[in-house]
Amino acid sequence: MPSPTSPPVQNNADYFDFRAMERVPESHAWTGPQEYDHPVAAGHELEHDVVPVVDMRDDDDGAAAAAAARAAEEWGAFLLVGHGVPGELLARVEDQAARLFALPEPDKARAARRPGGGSSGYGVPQYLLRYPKRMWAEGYTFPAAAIRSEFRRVWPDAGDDYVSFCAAMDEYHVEMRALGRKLLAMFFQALGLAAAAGDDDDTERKILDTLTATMHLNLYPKCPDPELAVGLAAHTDSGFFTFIMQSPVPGLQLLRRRPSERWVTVPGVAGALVVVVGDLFHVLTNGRFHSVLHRAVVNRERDRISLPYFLGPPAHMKVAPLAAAVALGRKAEYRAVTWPEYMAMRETTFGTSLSALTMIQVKPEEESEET
Ligand SMILES: C=C1C[C@]23C[C@H]1CC[C@H]2[C@@]12CCC[C@@](C)(C(=O)O1)[C@H]2[C@@H]3C(=O)O
Ligand SMILES: O=C(O)CCC(=O)C(=O)O
Ligand SMILES: [Fe+2]
Repeated sequence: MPSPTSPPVQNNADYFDFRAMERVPESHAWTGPQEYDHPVAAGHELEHDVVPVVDMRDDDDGAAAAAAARAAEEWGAFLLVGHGVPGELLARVEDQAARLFALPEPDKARAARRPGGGSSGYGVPQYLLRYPKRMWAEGYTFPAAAIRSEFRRVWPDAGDDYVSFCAAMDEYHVEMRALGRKLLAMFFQALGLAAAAGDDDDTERKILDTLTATMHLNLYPKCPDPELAVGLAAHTDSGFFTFIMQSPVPGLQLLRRRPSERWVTVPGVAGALVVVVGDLFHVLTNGRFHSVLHRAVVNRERDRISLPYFLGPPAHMKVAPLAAAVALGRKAEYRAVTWPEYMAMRETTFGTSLSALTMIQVKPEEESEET
């Protein structure tokens, strides 16, 4: 029996009607000093608050690859332009996401995440239920490889809305996966890890060839009290890297640690994609690229949509620092893990100030045993 003081039991299938709210209810009010409660950088007038922009067309002599690697080292994130994904497609995908979220509750409820049913479906990702408060967002997660079967749950009759939704998401997936492979090859090139041609037993080649995508749609409805609500609490992404398409309404913030801790808002640049480095890429590069804490804030005036496209290894693949990324005379800093193993470990750290990377860090005493 829940005690009278315990919060109402909420699970990821519970529907919350944001539109009906005239104020932020207790369940969504993040009162008191928050973790990572750092100031937000005032603007972009300071050079160190300008999010790096990488233009993929700067191709002579690996200039784009070098710029992407530098940004991944220094920021763990950057804006990507010149990526070749048509603006028309980005607009259509965003429009389709907005239509999905605008459907009546029973349609979305049919596709609700099922306890133990993996991470697909409509509703709050299970990891986020670890936080004491709910976030001001609706979400939908699905494997990029199963768009059509997933959305039959929303549109069992497979009518026109279903067809146009799936067409947009399928096209987006094709473009984004190709872009993901291209960026990964650039990262490897910049790290001096370019897979030798014809060498198909090579780890880097295997990673390129098995890159796996999970798609996620976020809607952050406009909020009557944006200071009290949180769109998405501070976290690192767990995979290799994520492309985020954000509507022109900004809301994504990156935690910068130097010269002082502060949140830097990623500007809404039309047609640009944000790249965020995840924990498993941090592992793969033995910490040379670093995963970055980021969060989403909400605003009073406008709904905001974002579409993160998560790229990582297939579920069975163990990820460990690449031999070539471990500098001479150094040790691998992290133990090998699969993506699901890592997500399960990390779940226990959500809502705490621990970084899950420390849970797979090789400690000095283990190093001596291993040799
Ligand atoms: C493929 C992914 C990536 C996941 C887990 C799984 C499905 C849902 C994704 C998110 C989406 C919301 C933030 C995050 C931190 C969360 O809790 O769920 C993401 C997480 C990750 O990047 O680890
Ligand atoms: O909404 C955003 O811009 C960020 C989304 C995000 O970080 C995520 O879903 O992992
Ligand atoms: Fe994220």
